[in-house]
Amino acid sequence: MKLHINNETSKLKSVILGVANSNGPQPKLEEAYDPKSIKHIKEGTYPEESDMIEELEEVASILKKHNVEVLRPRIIENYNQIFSRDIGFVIEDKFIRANILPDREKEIKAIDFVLETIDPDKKIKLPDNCHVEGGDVMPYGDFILVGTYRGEDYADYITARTNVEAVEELQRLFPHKTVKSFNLRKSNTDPKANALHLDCCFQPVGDKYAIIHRNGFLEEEEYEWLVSLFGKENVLEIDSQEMFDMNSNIFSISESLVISDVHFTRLNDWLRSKGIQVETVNYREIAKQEGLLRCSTLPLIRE
Ligand SMILES: NC(=O)NCCC[C@H](N)C(=O)O
Repeated sequence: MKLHINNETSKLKSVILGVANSNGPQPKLEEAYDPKSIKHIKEGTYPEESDMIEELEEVASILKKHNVEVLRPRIIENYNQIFSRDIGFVIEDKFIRANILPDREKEIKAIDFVLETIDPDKKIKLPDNCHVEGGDVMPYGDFILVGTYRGEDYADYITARTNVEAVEELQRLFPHKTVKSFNLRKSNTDPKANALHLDCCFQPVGDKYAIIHRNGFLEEEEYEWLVSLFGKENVLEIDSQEMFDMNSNIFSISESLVISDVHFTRLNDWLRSKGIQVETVNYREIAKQEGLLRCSTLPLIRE
């Protein structure tokens, strides 16, 4: 397979979509690794496997309807494999294997049948001290935008998934691109104040637009830099409730077509007003694990 990804919105040809079959029992509180899952475990509203399977199948059928090749991970018994985005990512023609949270490290084995078809020279494994997850990485033309956490207390945050070492290594691997990193707000306990990954508080859409949540960024100037990259008039600012609902985590099939949650009415109206077609799905149950549509997809080829 010849990989090709340079941005978030060019016409999608091939994608890995997560699976919820044999997702395992509800985690114990101490096993959960994001504050939104913790909230739902405590409140007795953790999602049911059958509902999540249904939600993912809706996405699969929309992708297929738009002629996208949809690959699914092999099922590992009793293991959460919904959020394919984080296990690796493609930049240009290279597959970079993520050094993911140890609780999630088995997920990569389930896409070995895809990785085997990629030229070995194009597969990169970062050094072990580089932590990175695909939700934090966004190729954007000459830029690679990367969410990180630079605090000295990095190790205290199970929600901090991409470190400065990984940012530096990405710059070494792609010297012709500018790697721009963003220090993100982290909370292990409050999902409304936790930008788990960059795609939980920001995403480019269409040919010149972006969705953004200001408070997800710890540095005002980095937030301002992003806004000026797109132009203030092209940016939809979402509030903390909308970030919690994961409005920035929709998924682009092309510059003129996205998949979004049916409940995101303000966002969907804004997208349509910009000439972007919106295919809607119900993703409320998967959203309870602090991930949405971008998180459950791993694009391999865009035009
Ligand atoms: N790209 C993403 O934001 N992925 C969501 C991952 C959610 C999962 N509960 C996690 O904490 O790893």
